[in-house]
Amino acid sequence: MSALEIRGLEAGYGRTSVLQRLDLHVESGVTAILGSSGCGKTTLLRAVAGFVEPTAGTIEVAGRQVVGGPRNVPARHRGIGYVPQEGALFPHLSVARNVAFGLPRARRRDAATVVAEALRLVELDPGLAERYPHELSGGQQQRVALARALAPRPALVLLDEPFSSLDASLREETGRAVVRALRAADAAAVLVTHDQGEALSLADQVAVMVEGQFLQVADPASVYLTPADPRVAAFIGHASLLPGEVTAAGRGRCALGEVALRGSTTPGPARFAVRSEQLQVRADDAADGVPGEVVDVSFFGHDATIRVRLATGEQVTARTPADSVPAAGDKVQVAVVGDVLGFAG
Ligand SMILES: Nc1ncnc2c1ncn2[C@@H]1O[C@H](COP(=O)(O)OP(=O)(O)OP(=O)(O)O)[C@@H](O)[C@H]1O
Repeated sequence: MSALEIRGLEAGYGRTSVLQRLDLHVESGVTAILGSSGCGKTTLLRAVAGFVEPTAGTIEVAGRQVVGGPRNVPARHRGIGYVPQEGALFPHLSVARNVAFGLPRARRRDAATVVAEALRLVELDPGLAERYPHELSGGQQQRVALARALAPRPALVLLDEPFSSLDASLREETGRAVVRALRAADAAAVLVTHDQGEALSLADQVAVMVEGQFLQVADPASVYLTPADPRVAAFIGHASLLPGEVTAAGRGRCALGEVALRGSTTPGPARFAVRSEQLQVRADDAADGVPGEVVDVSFFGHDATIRVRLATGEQVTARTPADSVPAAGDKVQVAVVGDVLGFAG
């Protein structure tokens, strides 16, 4: 029995349609919904949770139809845990009372045991149970929010950008702890994020959403290595998309010169996706590649991304080690390392 089955789901607000006939199958584990701001990720979670009424389609949670039957099942009876953005703990309740909040009446008698078990699952010190949310760090608050969602033992947990307010290192650590807790609780999860690193590192399945539709639903390695659509490549791999032409099997030509190809090899017009780490930028005139001019540089410490305008006017983004970063306005040579992904059309 799958944890979540969505078929032909449509939903929106008034006359604005947001979700466009979505299908999604979540057998178990963590599925990340990855997409840019406004594409419909939160609307999808809200439709599954029961806070947005879909206009078409069906939703089954743990084998039970909750949308599309004679009557939609109300949110509180769907058996779903929900972790909203920034946790949304009740500020006037202690950690223990926050965690026990959603328990059905019958289980409230052993609330202390349930709270202790939920805190153990999310790897929080039981000593924190009597604290109030403002006495916790951001990462601890997120774990309490997950403990609250897990306490009624849902088959499915929905997490809406749960780590967005945390700083980078805490984000990674909290993300891993949350996934461990979900696995220990044997709960499937749908995690909404716009951060591809988070999606690729935490999820078993990644669903890439653009304008209310899934362009690809697959395991993280497939989404990264064999994107089904140029927009998936651009979004996931920070790839630059360039128009070009397939000249022969495995060979193509574009603003970066002659390139070796993977993917579409039918001669004719094509689009090429070149990942930022595939581009080498050198300030040396005699270096291999095509000429360009540096537009801007973002320095990240371990490396930097460099936007370069090529002689043809097209722009590409390269990632370069921190010790060889040119400056905006520098004339450079840009070369491609390895195969470029080709898409027909
Ligand atoms: N209550 C609402 N009424 C009308 N339109 C809405 C409402 N909520 C969201 N929208 C619109 O629906 C679209 C999808 O919004 P949604 O919040 O699902 O996107 P998202 O992918 O979760 O974005 P973000 O990453 O910024 O949270 C957007 O165009 C948004 O403006």
